[in-house]
Amino acid sequence: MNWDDDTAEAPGEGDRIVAAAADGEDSAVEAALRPKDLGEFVGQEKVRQQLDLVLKAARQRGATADHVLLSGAPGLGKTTLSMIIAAEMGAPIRITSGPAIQHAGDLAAILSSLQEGEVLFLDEIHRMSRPAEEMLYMAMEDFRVDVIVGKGPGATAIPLELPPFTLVGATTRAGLLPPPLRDRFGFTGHMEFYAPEELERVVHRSAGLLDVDIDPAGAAEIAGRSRGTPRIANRLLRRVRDYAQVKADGVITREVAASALQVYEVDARGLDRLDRAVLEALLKLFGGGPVGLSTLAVAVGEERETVEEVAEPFLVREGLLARTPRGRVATPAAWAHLGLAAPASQTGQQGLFGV
Ligand SMILES: Nc1ncnc2c1ncn2[C@@H]1O[C@H](COP(=O)(O)OP(=O)(O)OP(=O)(O)O)[C@@H](O)[C@H]1O
Repeated sequence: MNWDDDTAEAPGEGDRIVAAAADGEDSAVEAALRPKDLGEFVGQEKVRQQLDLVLKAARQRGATADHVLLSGAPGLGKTTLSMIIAAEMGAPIRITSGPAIQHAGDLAAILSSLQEGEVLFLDEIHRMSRPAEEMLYMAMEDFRVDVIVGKGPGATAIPLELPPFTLVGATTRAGLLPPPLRDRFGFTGHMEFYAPEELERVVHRSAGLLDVDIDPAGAAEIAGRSRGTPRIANRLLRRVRDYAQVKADGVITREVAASALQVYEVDARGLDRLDRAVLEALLKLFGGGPVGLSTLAVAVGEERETVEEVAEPFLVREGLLARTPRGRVATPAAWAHLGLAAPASQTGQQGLFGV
């Protein structure tokens, strides 16, 4: 399991400063940092333009917007975008999640209390129970549900009309959804990881809202270490702000940001202590691999799952580690990142990368 298979937190993920999932502190601060309209929403040009058209067209027709499916890794702005959809449509929003809806009755209760035009945000939609999912098909298509009353042969279905509403579903991977559910969305937007320049804009914007003094080089330094994810950029900014306040004169420059993030063990590329431990073991103990996952996990003193689900996805995405049929292999970029010279035998393993 990794972020794109499921969103349940992996062991060891929760306390990391570079975790993409929200922690308690994030939840409290995020409300203040969320962009309120599409104009303020940084990056994701394609999704933003397409969504802008969908919403404008619905508004011109005086209709409720089509159902929207948003897919992408945690922390890229799916919840934020759902709130923007509601704001742009001038509609209220109700927020719930797949794991919270275990029975069809839970969903019926929510659907039957929606107002006309309301936006229903269903996070982690792929984790809803099967009966609830089937009820949702009919609700999305016909704005109707059948509420089953009673059990066994005496059970009867009572049809219930619903007001038109817009469902915004969020998932870490659209491919996890059954096709009948996927097909009922009028618009699907895939959220990409953010480019460093985009994250710089996110950092500048958040610094303004938090009343933090930051120069462009300081923002670039934080952005470069944020793993393509606005939630991480905002979290690193808060930690750097603390450091700037206590150790410097409160202004975030490149030097202040770099020193602060060194304290938190986040390196220039966004790797943390665990990521680096995995890479160092792979390079220094096993000559760059190939080495089996279990052996690598023992070498770094972590659970197999922690290495596989917490450290590896980002290392693979960054092109530092490859998963091959023979085991884990370091890429030439991994040697370069740790400032080590790749042994001659490594050059012969080039063909393994990307297998
Ligand atoms: N495009 C953006 N521009 C500015 N800030 C953003 C953007 N996207 C996300 N953020 C900020 O990042 C934080 C996380 O965003 P959000 O909660 O919407 O992510 P998410 O994809 O719903 O994550 P999860 O899947 O974990 O719920 C928020 O504080 C939000 O302000």
